[in-house]
Amino acid sequence: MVDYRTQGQIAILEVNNPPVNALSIHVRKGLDDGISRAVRDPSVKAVIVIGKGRTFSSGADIKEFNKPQEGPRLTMVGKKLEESDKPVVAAIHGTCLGGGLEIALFCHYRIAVKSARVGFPEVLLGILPGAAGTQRLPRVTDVAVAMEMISTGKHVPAPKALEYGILDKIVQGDLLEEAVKFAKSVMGKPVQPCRLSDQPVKGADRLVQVFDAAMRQVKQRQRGFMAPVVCLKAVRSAAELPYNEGLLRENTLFTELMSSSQCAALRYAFFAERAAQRWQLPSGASAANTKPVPVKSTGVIGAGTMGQGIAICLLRVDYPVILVEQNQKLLDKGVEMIQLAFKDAVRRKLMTEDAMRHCMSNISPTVDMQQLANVDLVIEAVYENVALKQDIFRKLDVICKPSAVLCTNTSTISIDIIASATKRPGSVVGTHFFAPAHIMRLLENVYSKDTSAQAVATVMDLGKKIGKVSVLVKTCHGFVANRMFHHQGQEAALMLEEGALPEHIDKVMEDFGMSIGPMKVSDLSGVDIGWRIRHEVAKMEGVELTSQTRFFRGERYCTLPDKLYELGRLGRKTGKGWYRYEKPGGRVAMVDDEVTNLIKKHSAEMGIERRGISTQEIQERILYPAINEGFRILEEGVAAKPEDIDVIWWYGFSFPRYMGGPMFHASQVGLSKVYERICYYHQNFPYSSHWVPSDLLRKLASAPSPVPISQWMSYSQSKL
Ligand SMILES: CC/C=C\C/C=C/C(=O)SCCNC(=O)CCNC(=O)[C@H](O)C(C)(C)COP(=O)(O)OP(=O)(O)OC[C@H]1O[C@@H](n2cnc3c(N)ncnc32)[C@H](O)[C@@H]1OP(=O)(O)O
Repeated sequence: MVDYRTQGQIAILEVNNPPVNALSIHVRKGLDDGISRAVRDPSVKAVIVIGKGRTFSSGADIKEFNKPQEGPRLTMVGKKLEESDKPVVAAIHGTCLGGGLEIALFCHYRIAVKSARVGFPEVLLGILPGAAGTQRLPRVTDVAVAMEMISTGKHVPAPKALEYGILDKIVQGDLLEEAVKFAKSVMGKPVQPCRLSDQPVKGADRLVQVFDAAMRQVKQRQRGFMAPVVCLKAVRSAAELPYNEGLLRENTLFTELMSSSQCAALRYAFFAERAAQRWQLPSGASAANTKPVPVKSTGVIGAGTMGQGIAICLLRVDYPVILVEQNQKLLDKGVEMIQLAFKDAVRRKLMTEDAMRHCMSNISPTVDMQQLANVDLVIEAVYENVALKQDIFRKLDVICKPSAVLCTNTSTISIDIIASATKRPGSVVGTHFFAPAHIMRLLENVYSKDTSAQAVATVMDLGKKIGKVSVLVKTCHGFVANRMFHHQGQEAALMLEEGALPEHIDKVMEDFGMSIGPMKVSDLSGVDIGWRIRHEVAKMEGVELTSQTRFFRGERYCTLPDKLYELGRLGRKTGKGWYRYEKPGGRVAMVDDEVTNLIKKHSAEMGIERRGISTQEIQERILYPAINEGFRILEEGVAAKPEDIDVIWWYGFSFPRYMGGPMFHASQVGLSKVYERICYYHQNFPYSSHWVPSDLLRKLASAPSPVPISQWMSYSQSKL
């Protein structure tokens, strides 16, 4: 785990714990033994700590977090490194994160290659750098920088870290050779000035202003999230207390965070996100055994909002894009909007002018679909209409080369239906982007009964390349995201006609932790989207939805969203939806009397006596139908595991990661309690099928003892 060797008068401690040199018990032990041996050996005059493989160290081993601490603690190992009278040099490449950076800060010197990154991402796991990081970072760099780094978890590139004083030197060429040269240059020099524990905190005279400003920012940007607040308090204590007392304070705060439910949720999230990448099809084909089709050229059909966003995603990572629209006017508009989005990115310094020009030169706009003949992958992004999409896929089947992967950005229509328009259903796959497509991180990839493993591998790989978090699901109407979200929308509308107002529902859900409430989400995505989907489904079933409709498909139906649509209140884009906005496309949601009156009038017309709806009821009626649907989705194999559903909710709907996602939240509340409340609502609202409790939920809720979320699927199979 730590290889010890000497090169002349230098001892080299090489951490060797693939894949990312996590500081597991054997690594801590190896470092502890290594430094003792180097100190004891009179022939050794300097020590180098370096990482083998792709990285210096990714920090403490997160898998050990739930277990009792064994072996030497990181702070004890660090103390030994610092107390050595022989200079200790950390030689950094790859990432130097968390406990890894703490080890480096215990060393007397830090050198790195230019591509290295350092950081304290602990906050993203709901904890703080608890091996003296909060006490030592503000002793090597300004306290404001330390507060920013520790409370955001951002990685800092080596050149910036050099500027901050975290690194002593950036080296070129072979890292070990450079480290040896560096160690020789400091050999024999006193190490005392390099022991951070003896240094004062930098910028301590500005502590109060810096702390107040950082705290304001954290509370505004990360509402409800404990760890950043506690991180700031810990760094503050570095400036207020002597080093050893600061360490004790850090330890107290660390222990508090480590035992919190937010930390448990974030640890779960860390592994869930990685597990989602390990996709597997029922055939057994998987990420591990399937190669993607090489993609060099792409096509996007539809230059509307979604098509523009998708094209931007592809252009940003250097894919040439053939952008197809049905007429020149729409095409020109689409290209203009793409250009505007890039200009905005330049203005916000997210890209250079040159990069923008390069991206724009990679678009080939056309109204001729035949131009797609040679693309490797095409994404259809026209509006949600079965006949239109089938028509496009029929044409693609004729036009595209046999190896092309044919993707559809449908958000609800079953991929089986779209693929059936082609003679190559194996090449057809869903790539469901979330609006705005160039900003939202989620890519819900959807396989049909015929989709080939290679097509799946290709879109999962594409997701990674364009910087998305991809989750693979099986086709059905609405897939995972919209199928679950749909019930929230339905239940929210029903609560509106019973007595709630949009701002009440949003406030409750925002207080719960959602970054924006469901009514604001509806305004953001567009009131017309839901309208189109509902009416498309009704049309397919030969039903006409009118303002008098009270039941649809045997279910209680609320016409309020349709009434909003008919008023042209389509959401943010029209400056009016469930709220009023300062302008079309505006962001500031204001309560609108017109909506309040519309809702009250609607209740009266329906003969419903409005009542006060409690916070608990709003929360449960928004969350539990989605959770119940999540269990059905698992039952049907639409999602392979609960973790996949939760990943979809963080990245698709900004569900607070520190609450773990709806399925994790259910596991925390207790499945028997969730089940009991769903049964209660089912009794009270018998005409809403989303309250019919899922079988899987019932089974898990009646288990003799709570089944951990990681075992839900195996437990349910064992009970079949
Ligand atoms: C007792 C505590 C005392 C002191 C406080 C110190 C606390 C800490 O140090 S907490 C840990 C802080 N570090 C992190 O949060 C870093 C987490 N890792 C990452 O951000 C990334 O993994 C990476 C940037 C280091 C590499 O990214 P990438 O190249 O994309 O690889 P993966 O993310 O897929 O990771 C590969 C593989 O390694 C596992 N892994 C990564 N980091 C850790 C870790 N710190 N502990 C345990 N395992 C880790 C990751 O799960 C992947 O494994 P699988 O392929 O099996 O999923």
